[in-house]
Amino acid sequence: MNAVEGRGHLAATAASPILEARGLQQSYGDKPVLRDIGFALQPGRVLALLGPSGCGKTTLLRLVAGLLRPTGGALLIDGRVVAEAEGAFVPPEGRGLGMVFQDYALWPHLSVGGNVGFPLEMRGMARAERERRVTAALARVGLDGFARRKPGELSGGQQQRVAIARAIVAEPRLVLFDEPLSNLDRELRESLVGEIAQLVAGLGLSALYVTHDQAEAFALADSVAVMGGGRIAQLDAPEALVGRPATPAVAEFLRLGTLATVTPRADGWWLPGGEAPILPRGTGPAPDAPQQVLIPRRALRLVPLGEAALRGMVTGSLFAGDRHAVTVQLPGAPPLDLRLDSARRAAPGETVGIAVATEELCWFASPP
Ligand SMILES: Nc1ncnc2c1ncn2[C@@H]1O[C@H](COP(=O)(O)OP(=O)(O)OP(=O)(O)O)[C@@H](O)[C@H]1O
Repeated sequence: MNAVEGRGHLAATAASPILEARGLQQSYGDKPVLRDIGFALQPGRVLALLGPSGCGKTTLLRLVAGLLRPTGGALLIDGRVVAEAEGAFVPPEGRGLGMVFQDYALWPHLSVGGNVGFPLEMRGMARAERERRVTAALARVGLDGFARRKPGELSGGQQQRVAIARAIVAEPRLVLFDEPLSNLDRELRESLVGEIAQLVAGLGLSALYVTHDQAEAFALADSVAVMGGGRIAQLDAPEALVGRPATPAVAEFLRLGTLATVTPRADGWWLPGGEAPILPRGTGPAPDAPQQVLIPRRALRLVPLGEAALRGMVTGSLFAGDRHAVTVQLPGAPPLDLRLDSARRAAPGETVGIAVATEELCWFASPP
């Protein structure tokens, strides 16, 4: 099992996990969607589930929420088994969770205050205490004075803030976020992601955050589970995912650079049909068989031809605000596109030299 460890924290303490999945499986009919999912989320940490559409992230979140019963394995919240294939099953309202959905899921006929106070009303909390908590929760999300408005009078970003206030009003120990920002435009997403991070840290919440947006996951989460094919391909801190992707599939999904299959020869590693070694001798593992290697963008830089380890032709140069994202094609069969960042614009068709920081390369043990 992977232990979820926090960025900037010491390794997980002896505290029992707030959420734990043990060998969790889910099939729809005879179609397996989640296979052998295991993780443990420590209190006060944020775990993001990141993966392409259809990889099973929402299904996993629904299992945690209690909207589905697993077909195998077990789920524990705060040390208590809340779901197994046969046996325990605690319904959603018994799990003490807050939830934030992509579509806000606000009741249009209720006021903002009525929406936020709803979970407290369900618990039979007295009106005065309810109002005090609703006011505090709205203040937390920057919506003081909005209690009497109707959701339809608010912008998308404000509606999502209302949904967040509703998720935290009952002071849950674990909050589930299901792609909460995907209906908002980029600028708003960027500001809300920072606000959610502050809120979660300020309240000491634990959170499970589903997204297909890498930047969101990296900005918010202590640990990120990259999912693929119904499994967790890698669970790590964002920096570790970028620095040491576990598989070529993870590197590819995170768009960390160029994956190449290289073959060892006496003078170095060669691309199929290459004109010269792509990497010098002595780089990488003992050269006895073809290997897959990730050449991250950060490992490459444009240099004068005389100093270059590689040379190729510029096929694209896009200005990205603070840098040019340059694509250079190396000759080979098939040719290989290298992507790198450059301070200067490169002209398509230009022959350029590239230096490689070989210590930044990631070699994969698995055969290509
Ligand atoms: N109720 C269902 N019945 C049958 N198959 C389902 C059901 N719900 C989801 N699936 C299938 O399970 C797989 C995983 O779906 P899930 O929604 O969990 O993926 P996801 O990673 O959240 O994708 P997205 O980002 O598009 O929401 C998909 O192939 C989907 O078609």
